[in-house]
Amino acid sequence: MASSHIILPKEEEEAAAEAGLGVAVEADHDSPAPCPFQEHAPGKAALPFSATCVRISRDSYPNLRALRNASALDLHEDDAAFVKVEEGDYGYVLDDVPHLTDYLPDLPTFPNPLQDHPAYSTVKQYFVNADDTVPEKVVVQKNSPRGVHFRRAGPRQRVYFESEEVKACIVTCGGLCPGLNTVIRELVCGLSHMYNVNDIFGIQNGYKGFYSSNYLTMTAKSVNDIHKRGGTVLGTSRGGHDTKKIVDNIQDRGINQVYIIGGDGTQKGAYEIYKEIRRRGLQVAVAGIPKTIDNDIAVIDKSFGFDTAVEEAQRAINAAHVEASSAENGIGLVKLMGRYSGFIAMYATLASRDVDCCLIPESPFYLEGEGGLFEYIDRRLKENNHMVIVVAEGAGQDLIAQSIPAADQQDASGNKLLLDVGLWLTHKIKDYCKSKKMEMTIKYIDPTYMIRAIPSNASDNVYCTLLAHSAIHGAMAGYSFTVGMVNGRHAYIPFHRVTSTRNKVRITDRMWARLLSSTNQPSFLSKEDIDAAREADRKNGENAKKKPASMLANGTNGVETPPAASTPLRHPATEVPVPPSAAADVGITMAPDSDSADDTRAAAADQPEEQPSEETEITQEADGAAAATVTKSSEEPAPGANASWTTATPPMTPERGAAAAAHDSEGSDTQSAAGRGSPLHREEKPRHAGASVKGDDVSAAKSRLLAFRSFARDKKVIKSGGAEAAASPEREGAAEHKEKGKERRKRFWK
Ligand SMILES: Nc1ncnc2c1ncn2[C@@H]1O[C@H](COP(=O)(O)OP(=O)(O)O)[C@@H](O)[C@H]1O
Ligand SMILES: O=P(O)(O)OC[C@H]1O[C@](O)(COP(=O)(O)O)[C@@H](O)[C@@H]1O
Repeated sequence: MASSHIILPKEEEEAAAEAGLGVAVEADHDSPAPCPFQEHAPGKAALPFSATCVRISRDSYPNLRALRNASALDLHEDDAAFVKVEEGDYGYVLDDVPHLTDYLPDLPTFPNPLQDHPAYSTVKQYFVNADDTVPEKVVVQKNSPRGVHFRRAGPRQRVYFESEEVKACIVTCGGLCPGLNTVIRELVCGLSHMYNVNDIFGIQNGYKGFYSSNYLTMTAKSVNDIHKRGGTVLGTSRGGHDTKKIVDNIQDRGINQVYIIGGDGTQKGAYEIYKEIRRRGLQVAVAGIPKTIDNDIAVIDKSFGFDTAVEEAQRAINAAHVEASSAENGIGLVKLMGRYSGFIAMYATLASRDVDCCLIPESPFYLEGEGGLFEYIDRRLKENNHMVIVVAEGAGQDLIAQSIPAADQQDASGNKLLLDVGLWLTHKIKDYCKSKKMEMTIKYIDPTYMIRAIPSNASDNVYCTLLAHSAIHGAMAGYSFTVGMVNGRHAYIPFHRVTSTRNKVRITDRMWARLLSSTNQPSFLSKEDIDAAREADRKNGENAKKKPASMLANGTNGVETPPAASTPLRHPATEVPVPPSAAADVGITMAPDSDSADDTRAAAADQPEEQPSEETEITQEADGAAAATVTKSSEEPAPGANASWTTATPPMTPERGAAAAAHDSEGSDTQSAAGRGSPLHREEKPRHAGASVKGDDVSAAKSRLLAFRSFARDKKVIKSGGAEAAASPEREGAAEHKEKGKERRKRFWK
């Protein structure tokens, strides 16, 4: 069975083991450290596999924020009974990964075939480690004078399925994405080569294929070459999720492992299937492999296919640049995917450096008046004679709706159908230039389906392989989960955590500031907007302290909150490229999602300890959490807990790669933004006919920016929650833990 890797400091692991909880179980052979096995706390369901939780650190907090938000979700009673969540005083979350033994306690186990695998048996210390095997039986000796005592018993290296008995099926749902075929291939080959599974079926055309099509027999041979092709050999579709019919078919056909590849809608569907399976008491593992070309699935570091998409987008941007620069007053306009989030547009822009303006759904923009897009186009054409604009398809939908009334339409899965912002913008720019009697040429390029229909590139291929293999190990171990990379580690994540929120580009983070700095485009935010937000935030922070922590996650905070993309900007905007320092000033956390650990550590070193920045406080919370667990577990170390804990080293994701590149020129980035004619102050003038009363504008901007401030609010509420909790009998030691947390933090950052 897969080894797991400890992300927590040793003491936290022990405490997590004591609590019988863990948010995510790592599952890959890259992980060098063995994991202590899980203790069966009295009265708690058995957790036969080592589980660990993800450590909160600066580089991890966006994902952890999503976890935290998800943790306060209202789960139905029957779900809640199975969800074992523990939230620490400092914001950490421990959550069980659902396991077959949660509802089938006495399942037999079988020897893990990997033990005898010629490849894996030679790398015992990494992959088939005696200490991190699946069904390690642990006996609790209650009478131990030093508290809970761990003792191993029973055989090692066992799984919950016998290879000959496994009947696995694979389905792909939702939109296409580079890498789908690679995941399918590696699931089939991994099951067959690693676990000797022979019965593998392909479900055709998405969820509806469970009950409306024949199941395809798949073998390692039949999928041998499919990773070289785009799309999915199984076919896909939107809609068609009928839980009862799907589970009826799973049951009737004796399927006991279900691999579901798809986006957040698909993972919601997977969770429904899992719950129905659990309700019926079936011995079926459900493994979700998250797919989204938009890279907006919460919790995970990045989705497969995203690298490929960004790379392919470069070709369209290059073409736009060639066209634009070969004409007099040439404009190249490229529309990229991104229904709700502009990650592809942002990364493609940052990677290209030929782009003069990037428009994404998270950053509302306007056309006319000072600081508007037309003014910027004017200026750029005068300066450079050509320009390239990248627009994410979800951007400016509110503006289009003003001129093209369209009924709210949805696709078969209930996703909002978008109006073509690229076409609309092309016409608007043409009309504007005509009205100014300005000669220009505009070329509109829409590479949407070309980008997602290609096969995955080399790095995505490897990533797909690891995801597929992690999914197989987890399913063989009896877990049901969504698999994904969290803070650079392969992890099993409870379904509900990845579906409850959606990642968004945070336009108050450093990465977006870098983009503004590199394109020098207007930010479409005025200084007044920021001042108003600062003031509103101050008040809001005070109010938030009074609110119970349970109000935290009701869709109004964290990554889920869109920065009021639906509210058109009407306030005359001064060009303010939101430099990191400004963001810090108004309490907005800067780019912890995009900075390398060194970057953030350096930032921490600059922070006086008494007045920590947002980032610093996050770490305090994290380390406080560590301290809280230290005190619980320091008396009795768990066997195997001598495994050294490792600071999660984030992989070179596109985000981090770009962050690292930008890091080299950190100072000059922001300086150049100001230095290149981006005045922080400008006299306000009404910009367009629609400009209305200043008060209205300010309050609109306020509410818009309030959304951006969610993390600060989140943190404050957590803090206040923490204060309340400290008064409660269960959490009496919170203050003490905090002190110890501080000490730990000092030690850690040393
Ligand atoms: N809330 C939901 N519950 C169950 N199934 C869902 C849910 N949302 C979407 N689905 C199903 O998941 C599949 C893919 O969803 P869709 O939103 O189109 O793509 P994606 O998974 O890429 O987000 C569809 O078959 C759809 O019916
Ligand atoms: O035209 P389709 O097939 O509905 O897909 C288009 C949509 O799917 C997306 O590619 C996103 O889908 P995923 O995030 O699920 O991959 C959007 O960017 C786009 O709006």
